[in-house]
Amino acid sequence: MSNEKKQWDPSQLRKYDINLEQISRYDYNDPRVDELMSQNKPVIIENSSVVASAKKWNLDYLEKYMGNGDYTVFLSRNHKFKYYDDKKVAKINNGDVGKNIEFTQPTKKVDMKLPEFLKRLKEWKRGDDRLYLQQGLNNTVGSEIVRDFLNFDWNFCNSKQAKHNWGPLTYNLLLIAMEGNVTPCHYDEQQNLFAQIYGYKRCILFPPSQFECLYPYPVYHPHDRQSMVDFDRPEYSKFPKFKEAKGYEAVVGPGDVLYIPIYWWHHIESLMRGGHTITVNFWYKDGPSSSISYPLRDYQKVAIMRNIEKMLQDVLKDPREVGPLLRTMVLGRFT
Ligand SMILES: CCC[C@@H](CC(=O)O)C(=O)C(=O)O
Ligand SMILES: [Zn+2]
Repeated sequence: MSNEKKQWDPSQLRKYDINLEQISRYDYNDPRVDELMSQNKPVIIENSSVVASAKKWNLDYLEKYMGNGDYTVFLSRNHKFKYYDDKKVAKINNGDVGKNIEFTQPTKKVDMKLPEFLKRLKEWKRGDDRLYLQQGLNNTVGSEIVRDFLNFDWNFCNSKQAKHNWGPLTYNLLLIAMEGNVTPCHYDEQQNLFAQIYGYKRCILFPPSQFECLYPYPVYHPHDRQSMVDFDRPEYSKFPKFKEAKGYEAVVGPGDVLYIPIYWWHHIESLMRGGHTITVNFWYKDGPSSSISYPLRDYQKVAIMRNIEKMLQDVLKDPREVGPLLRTMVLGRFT
């Protein structure tokens, strides 16, 4: 660490028993950034101006200029904010996926005006629901925020999108988290430039090839794409290969941009005792693959497994029949 004051302390990181190595950090114009991105590998891009115009985004500024829109806020009884797909919850509730399949939502999704969110954040005390604002940036925000948004370094983002053959930008999500909040390990089917604006977040990533160590929920499940392993209390009897997981980690701070490649697993936590954090992410669809080359890449195999699961779920209807059919198909036959 250079002689500048260290901004965080390892005691602020949650303790996990996972084999981790550091994610590389390079200056935004270092050619190694594109080298890693072209191999679908994560990298921290330093000193870019991607969100430089948002450096002034503190809570007072946001309260003043974010407008009067309703924002999506998740409430959790603990530090985890595990994502669930509302559409898949509905399918379970109207019996589309077999009989008596239970699902309890781990968090509550509410609409909140920003002043109310900020008030609850400031007045939070132990025992209260934790809060996490996760809102797509849209035209309900005030003109100052629009101006700051337009002043993001879009040339940089567009150049990465073009150079690495990404599809269109789908979302910029504004994330305002309480200290200690955790988004548990999951993967997304989009490329992601994860731009940290305020505070520090610890990111733990695993390549798509570690699919068998991270035990994702079945595709029909509302927690599709999320790992079934609770990093705080891993059940090694149920998930023995989690012991073999080998990940990459980094702590991102203001101005850092972490490239999270499509299909890469990531667990993200706002440092404990580090105050609130503010992030804007840039999600891009993947681009059309010009030509298929063999052997297939690890993330392509994940996409194939997802399609097989979806097809089997559609024809078998009851998810409890998918496992036995796959076991019959494989055991003893494909060694
Ligand atoms: C809604 C999830 C946001 C983020 C996780 C986090 O910063 O807590 C993430 O997973 C992503 O950007 O893909
Ligand atoms: Zn994600």
